[in-house]
Amino acid sequence: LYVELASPLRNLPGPNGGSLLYGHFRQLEKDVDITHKWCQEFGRNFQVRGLLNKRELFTADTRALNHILVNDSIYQKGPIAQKILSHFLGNSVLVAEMDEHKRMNPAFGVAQIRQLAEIFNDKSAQLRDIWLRQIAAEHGVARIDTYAWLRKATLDIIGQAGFHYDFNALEPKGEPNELDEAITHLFHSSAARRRAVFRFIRASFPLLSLLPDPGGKVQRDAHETLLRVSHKLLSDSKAAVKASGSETSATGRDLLSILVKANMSDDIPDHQRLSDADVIAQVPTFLIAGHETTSTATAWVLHALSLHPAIQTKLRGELQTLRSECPTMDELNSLPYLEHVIRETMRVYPPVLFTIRTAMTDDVLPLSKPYVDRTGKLYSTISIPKGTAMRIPVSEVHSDTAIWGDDAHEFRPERWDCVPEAASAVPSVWANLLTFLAGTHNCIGFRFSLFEMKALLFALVRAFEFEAALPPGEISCAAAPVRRPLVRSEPKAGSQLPLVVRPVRSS
Ligand code: HEM
Repeated sequence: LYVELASPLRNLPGPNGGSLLYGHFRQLEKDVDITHKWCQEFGRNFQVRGLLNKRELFTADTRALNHILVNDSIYQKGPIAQKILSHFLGNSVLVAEMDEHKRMNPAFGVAQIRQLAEIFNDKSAQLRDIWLRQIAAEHGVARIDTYAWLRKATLDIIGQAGFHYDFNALEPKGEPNELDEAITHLFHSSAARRRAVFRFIRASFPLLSLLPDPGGKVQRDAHETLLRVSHKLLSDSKAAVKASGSETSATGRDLLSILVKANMSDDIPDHQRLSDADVIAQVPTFLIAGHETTSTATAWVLHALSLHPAIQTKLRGELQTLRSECPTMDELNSLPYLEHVIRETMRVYPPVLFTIRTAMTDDVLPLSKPYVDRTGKLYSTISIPKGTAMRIPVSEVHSDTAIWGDDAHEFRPERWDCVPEAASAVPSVWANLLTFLAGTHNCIGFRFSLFEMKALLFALVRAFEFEAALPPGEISCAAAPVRRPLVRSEPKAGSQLPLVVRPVRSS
């Protein structure tokens, strides 16, 4: 009660209410536009209530965000998030607070990602051929749930490119895939999300740790499957690396093999060497971090193209200038309009809407613009007490008219011909956007993901025309954790993006 009454954040503006148990968590989870509405009402800095009605700071001030992301010893993912994640992921790069990128970098360098072209192109072509067959069977035009298919394609890609593993999601062979099922049980099902809320509450009250882990046998079985498959992948990878010895052998191109190879090398200092357990922890990490994010991002590109036929035609024209059927990373990167369409999609439809950091010590946040508190006083900084959680709102920064201009809400790839100067204040690792975050814990897979998206778009947009299948406004999205597309009138159907797809008509 004392902490609550004495909090320096108590006079910050913000929405009232919020339940004792959930705070504003449910509103934030259900209504993707709510933070935008609150930003309009309270400005760039306000307070919201998280789970257990804990006060959280929401800031879309770019100077404050820079401070948070640069000072990673103060602002961390927080003990509760770490406790929950490490339960399943062990010492994953997602959990560790030290600079794990140094130990992961061998797998994510430009040269390593460049070698994945064959996998990206083959899987993209496989998806294109499946759609061509479906369209032919439906006499020239089909309504396709593009999101469901992109999910399968990106699962196959991360399986192959991540650890030389076949999910066979695009063209299943026999039984459902056990690793896919285990990951779904542990992280993606609605039961998994309810369990995460329970674990959050349990981690907040040490006494509750006496309660058994929720989920019982199904969960334990899924965890065992995850560990068993990951161990097998590691031992296969070690054996293949030893057998081949060559850096460019087909078996050695996946992220896991590159990590294993780097680990076996004498050149690597001991403190940067990963243990077997560390390497195994990256299997579910790459799957969780790299699968749905990329399929969601690619689906939003197709959605945007379906709403903007002229942009779609212009992009197709550019893609058709490449002679190759299997473009390299450098060839795809040489296409400026493709890059601009992807940037604009990642600005308007960022797959990760927000992330959270917790202050590990007291601190003072600098602001680029002062704010007025509830009592009418003006402040140019915000005092942050230790333990405060804060939201880093990707979407709000991307739609800030003070940065992007009055047309910030429009989808206009041409804006990237001349990036507004104000955008240089956005902390970023790519394209003046927060899409892949910034600072020590930026997205290590961003090059992988961009190349993968480009290969998918190259195969699909050259082959097909995409039209909206539903009236404008019918496509909405889930707010957390990934902004997946939904059909407004079919909330129970889960994530989907139906589009009318037909082969490209020659003009
Ligand atoms: C469009 C696709 C993607 C988006 C939008 C995305 C976004 C992000 C964001 C916002 C973070 C920071 C999360 C936080 O610190 O709270 C992150 C971290 C991470 N991402 Fe991605 N990501 C994408 C694709 C990928 C891919 C393909 C991989 C791997 C193959 C990957 C691996 C990771 C990992 C390992 C981290 C943790 C890094 C760390 O904490 O140091 N991501 N990603």
